[in-house]
Amino acid sequence: MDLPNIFSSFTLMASFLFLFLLFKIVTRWTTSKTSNPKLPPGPWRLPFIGNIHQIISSPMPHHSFKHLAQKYGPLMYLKLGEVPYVIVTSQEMAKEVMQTQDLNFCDRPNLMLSTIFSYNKTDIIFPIYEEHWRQLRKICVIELLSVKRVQSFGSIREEEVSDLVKSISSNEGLVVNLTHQIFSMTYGIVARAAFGKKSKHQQVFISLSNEMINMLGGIYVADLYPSIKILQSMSRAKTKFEKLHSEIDIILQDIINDHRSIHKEAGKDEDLVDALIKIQQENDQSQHQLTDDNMKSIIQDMFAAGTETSSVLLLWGMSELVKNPKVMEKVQGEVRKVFDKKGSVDESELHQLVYLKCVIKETLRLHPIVPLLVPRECRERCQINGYEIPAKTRVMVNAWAIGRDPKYWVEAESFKPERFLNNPIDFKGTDFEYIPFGAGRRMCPGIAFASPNVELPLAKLLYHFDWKLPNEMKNEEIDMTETFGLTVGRKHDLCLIPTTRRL
Ligand code: HEM
Repeated sequence: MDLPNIFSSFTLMASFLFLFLLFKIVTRWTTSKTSNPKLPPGPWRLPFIGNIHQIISSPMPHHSFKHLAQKYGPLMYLKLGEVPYVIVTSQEMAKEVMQTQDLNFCDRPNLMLSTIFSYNKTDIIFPIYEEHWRQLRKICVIELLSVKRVQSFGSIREEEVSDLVKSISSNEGLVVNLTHQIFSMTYGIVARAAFGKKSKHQQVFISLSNEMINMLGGIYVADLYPSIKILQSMSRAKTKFEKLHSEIDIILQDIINDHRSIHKEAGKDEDLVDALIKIQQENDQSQHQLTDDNMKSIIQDMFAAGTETSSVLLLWGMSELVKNPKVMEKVQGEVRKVFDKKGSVDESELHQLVYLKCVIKETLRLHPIVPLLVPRECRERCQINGYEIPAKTRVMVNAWAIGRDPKYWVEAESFKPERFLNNPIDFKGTDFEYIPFGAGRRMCPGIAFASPNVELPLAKLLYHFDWKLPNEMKNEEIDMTETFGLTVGRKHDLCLIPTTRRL
């Protein structure tokens, strides 16, 4: 096509788009004048963009939402593009959405990239609440993430964490990039738990998976204007994501085929792919047969939900400990006291590390890795606190703001693990002022899997080494800037200098 042609088709397309948008604005304006439900309070909206301009005033949406909620209250109505949102910012409202009316709020919205990622919403994280999802979630909870299964991966964790310690020891006195080291360890654990022996595709799989996870954390214009279908077809992110997805699909299918061709003794060294193949064979006549696409989507979920979360939590934990040397000293004292007799840290005595568990809980309070939880969608029109919530409204629960609310927490902004000592409050989804794993039917099923992946490496890092910041920096100068994505982690890599204290 020559230049004048391109120009005239572009002008035609732009005029068409303009007229279409004008039509949309006018029809929306008139319908909103006629129907007048009592929506929750919220800031004034601009035509077409709604409240987008107020949200992008900070790079962290959970900060913008907290700021707005201080003015408009714990149940706040926003419009991002053409999509209605309700933002929940109190224990009481969170309980209403995730317990009292959980069934009405347990769908997930239809988003451009998550639909591709989840094999058209047939995984566990992204589908709406229906029978197929219930069956997959049951498999996930009972067969893949049970305490027994997690225990069976004990030797994998021991090996991967010992490799981490060895690698750090060999850099004694030098600056170590803990971000790289910890991410690589967690990926190693999840990859071996999923695929068993090191797969020939492991490194490629990890790098593709990482890229997809980063893209999943983005906000895309097409998701804010779902009625303008052309935005999806024009999206470069979609094209790129489809390519990544098809590459990862080939690798996963190859891994499944490989596993099918090897006959292992029942139960021996069973990894997650073996477990899924077994379930598929046992249920091949059932109405809810597990397809290969289902298996691939479940494995992808384990990577998306299980790697970055644990790594980011460990990194925030180490950052807070460096920033708070008294807490560091106390927790190191506990770990060394428990394991000095043995001379090394293993999983058998982790239950004795009461203070270390409080350190992890406090880290999750200040840094709930998924601060707005995973978005939900309201199935049917309903009422909360006398306000009307229209069907299809997307709901975000600001777990980060609730966890820092001085109404529920003394010295809410300070890192004080002691607050969890002899305190029954827990992250099991019943204390709504503390919900880093969510609550209700869509609550995270991965707590048992995540716990040893965080406790063991943290205990080992604290047992073997003392830590300081490079360049003579003072502890309180540690950079704690966040970056927003699928999870909220440190913006800059955590670089520390280790000194070996126990070999
Ligand atoms: C520190 C670690 C982790 C944190 C903070 C975390 C947090 C969360 C949160 C906040 C949700 C959304 C809950 C809601 O919507 O109410 C979630 C969902 C989920 N998590 Fe985790 N998670 C962690 C580790 C894991 C691990 C290790 C796995 C599996 C290997 C996992 C698997 C899942 C799955 C499958 C879902 C979707 C559940 C559903 O929609 O039904 N998570 N997680």
